Amino acid sequence: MTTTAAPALAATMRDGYKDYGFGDAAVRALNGVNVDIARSEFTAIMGPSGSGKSTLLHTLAGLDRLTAGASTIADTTITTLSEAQITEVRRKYIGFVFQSFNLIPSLTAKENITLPLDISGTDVDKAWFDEIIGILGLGDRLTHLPAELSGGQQQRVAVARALVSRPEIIFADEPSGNLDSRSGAELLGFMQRAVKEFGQTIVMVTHDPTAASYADRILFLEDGQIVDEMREPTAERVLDRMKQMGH
Ligand SMILES: Nc1ncnc2c1ncn2[C@@H]1O[C@H](COP(=O)(O)OP(=O)(O)OP(=O)(O)O)[C@@H](O)[C@H]1O
Repeated sequence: MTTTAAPALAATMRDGYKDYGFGDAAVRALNGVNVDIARSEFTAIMGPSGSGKSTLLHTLAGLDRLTAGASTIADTTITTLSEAQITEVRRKYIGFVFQSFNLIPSLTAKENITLPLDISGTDVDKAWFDEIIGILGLGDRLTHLPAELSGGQQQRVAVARALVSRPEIIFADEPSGNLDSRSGAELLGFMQRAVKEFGQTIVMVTHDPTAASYADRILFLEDGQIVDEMREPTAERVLDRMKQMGH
């Protein structure tokens, strides 16, 4: 029997540049970014408003194209692929959690969670589904529509949907941004467990030093460049570092 070695790096970027607009209106949102995202790590991306955090997340995830440079997901260079091929890579390897939940209003919580698998015609791993639902405390909410759930519950459904297919990497943009502090802490605690206990890889953009302190590693962006990183962060150290950046 042959086994395929898992890639050591879930995602990479080499000399990434991203320009928006032309002429006088041109903005360089990424200015020569090199980054390696190790598997089974929780990485947070921080930096002042406009520093390029969302652009970095979107270009790493293949939602937006680099102007120059290259990026990979699970050893696949996505920069040279067609839109259709990038869509396929996203479907196969990536889970997304956005601030706005992006749940389908007419589907129940359970249907929302299994939607990506249903679309790709993949069977749901019942044991894994039950484990996620148990840990996220959604067992008695599965038949509810999103409108019948609290914000925190809706966001947990969005996280369950991202986890259910065991994607190579999950990209999260301010996942706790719309939640009260208790629901946010629960959600971040769960994301941390998914990394530590299940080996999930997560990359998260956040403004919040407390949210970032759940990560294993923080990348600090300033003016489209990675200017620093921190391991085993605490909220206090992150806050101090952000203050040095003028925020
Ligand atoms: N679609 C776009 N068209 C033009 N300029 C853009 C576009 N998207 C982002 N920018 C610009 O690129 C720069 C980086 O934006 P980006 O959204 O990545 O920053 P950010 O760090 O995520 O900001 P915030 O924390 O405020 O969300 C900013 O100057 C922004 O105005």
